[in-house]
Amino acid sequence: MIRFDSVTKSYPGQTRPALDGITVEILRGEFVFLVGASGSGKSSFLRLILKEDRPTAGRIHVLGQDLRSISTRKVPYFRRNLGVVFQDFRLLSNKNVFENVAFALRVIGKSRGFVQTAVPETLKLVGLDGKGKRMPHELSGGEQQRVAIARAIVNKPQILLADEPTGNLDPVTSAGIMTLLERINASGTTVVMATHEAGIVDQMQRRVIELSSGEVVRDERSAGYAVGVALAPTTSVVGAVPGDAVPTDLAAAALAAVGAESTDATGSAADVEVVPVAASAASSTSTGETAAADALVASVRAEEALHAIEADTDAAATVTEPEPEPAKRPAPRKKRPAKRPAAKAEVVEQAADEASVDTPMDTGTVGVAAPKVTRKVMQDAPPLYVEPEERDAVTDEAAEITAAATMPVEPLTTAGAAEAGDDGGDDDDGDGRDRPPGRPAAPVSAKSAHLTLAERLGLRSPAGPRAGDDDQEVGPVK
Ligand SMILES: Nc1ncnc2c1ncn2[C@@H]1O[C@H](COP(=O)(O)OP(=O)(O)OP(=O)(O)O)[C@@H](O)[C@H]1O
Repeated sequence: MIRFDSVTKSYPGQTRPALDGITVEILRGEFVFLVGASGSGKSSFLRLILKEDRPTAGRIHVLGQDLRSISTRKVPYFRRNLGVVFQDFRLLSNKNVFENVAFALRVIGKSRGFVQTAVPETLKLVGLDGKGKRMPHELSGGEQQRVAIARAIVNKPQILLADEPTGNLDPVTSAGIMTLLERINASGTTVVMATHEAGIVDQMQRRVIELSSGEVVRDERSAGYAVGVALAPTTSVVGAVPGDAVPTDLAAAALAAVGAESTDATGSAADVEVVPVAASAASSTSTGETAAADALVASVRAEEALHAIEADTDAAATVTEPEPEPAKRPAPRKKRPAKRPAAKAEVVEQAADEASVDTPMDTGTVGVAAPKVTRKVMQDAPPLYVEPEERDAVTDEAAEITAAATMPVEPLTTAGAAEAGDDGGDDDDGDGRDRPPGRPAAPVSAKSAHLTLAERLGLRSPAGPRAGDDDQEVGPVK
């Protein structure tokens, strides 16, 4: 699905390449975490997949296509198979939730009828049913990110790229976003997520590709953020049994926080030794040991407090915990109380604060933070995702569109737009109005200093900002 063959990316004026001879393959349906210290090359990796940038050397194949063979003109069509989510959401501040999601469809010329059906469906999927009329500033950070995710998946992309999607969110909200991403992955979308969040990676136990100075220094299945953080029994957060093994992973993450286990910067995936957590705790002679122990004690104490609150809450609410769900097609989760006690979120945040150890980052290892999101937080996050009907018209139509998009495509001419089921024209200026039949598409310039949102999302060829455009990207709105 995604293949890098000896890929090097050098930026002008930089002495070291951002990516240095990377060879890696990501298969259909995988959920992959891209981890590594700041500047290790994660965003460069994602940008290359999007064909936002060209490799200096090597070859990249995405969805069976050699990216070199895709002309600039055809890049927007290629990108329709890819959804992108950014740390700073990039919503359109002057459009409501519905219009922000609809935007992704209008830019590619979808009919009004399709938009009217697909957008509410997708908002329901991400747990924003009924919030279509809200403006971005009327939403919480987590809700804004869910709008961004809805926008990324509304056209049913085969690949979802997420660059630090939880970077601006609190632990509980982050857990909800991760549950959503996991469900999207369970429905068949390949997910590649760059992150610094050790807690999330440790809980999810998915494939981890670790970059260091532009090289892949670790590529492990069912792994944690740092070497040695392995939780053998769990492969799915969704199906996890509540309460199991929490202290162990907190211990591992706390030890990792002070570098008790480190990655050999020169090691390859083959020679990385995964040390059992207990052994690493016993054998650690790092000067950070005391700090690690403190962090561990703080984490476990917080966890005990959480259990106490959990017991109270459950007794009061008499909520039945969900049975472990099958990995492939999880059953809808049982309803939980709409509001958890405020004290709980506070304890989680306090735990994160107490567990965080102010330790200088070892440049040879991944910079690990104490767990922001624990397994408990993930489990307790309110369900955001409503399982779609087995079949429905929107899903079927979107599947056809995705299939069609993987075939060689020609740029939309008037005839092409009509063929694509458009209602008369191509909305190539992102204003929600179709381009009148016969009017040519916007000219494509080779380079543009600034990309509009449609261009960043890969929905339109780069042509530079245009006067009157209302799709300039924005950050979180608060
Ligand atoms: N457009 C650019 N021009 C010059 N250098 C760049 C450019 N983009 C990235 N770099 C450099 O390439 C290296 C890798 O950057 P990249 O953004 O891919 O890292 P990252 O792992 O995503 O970092 P972070 O976690 O901080 O986002 C860094 O040294 C960075 O300074």
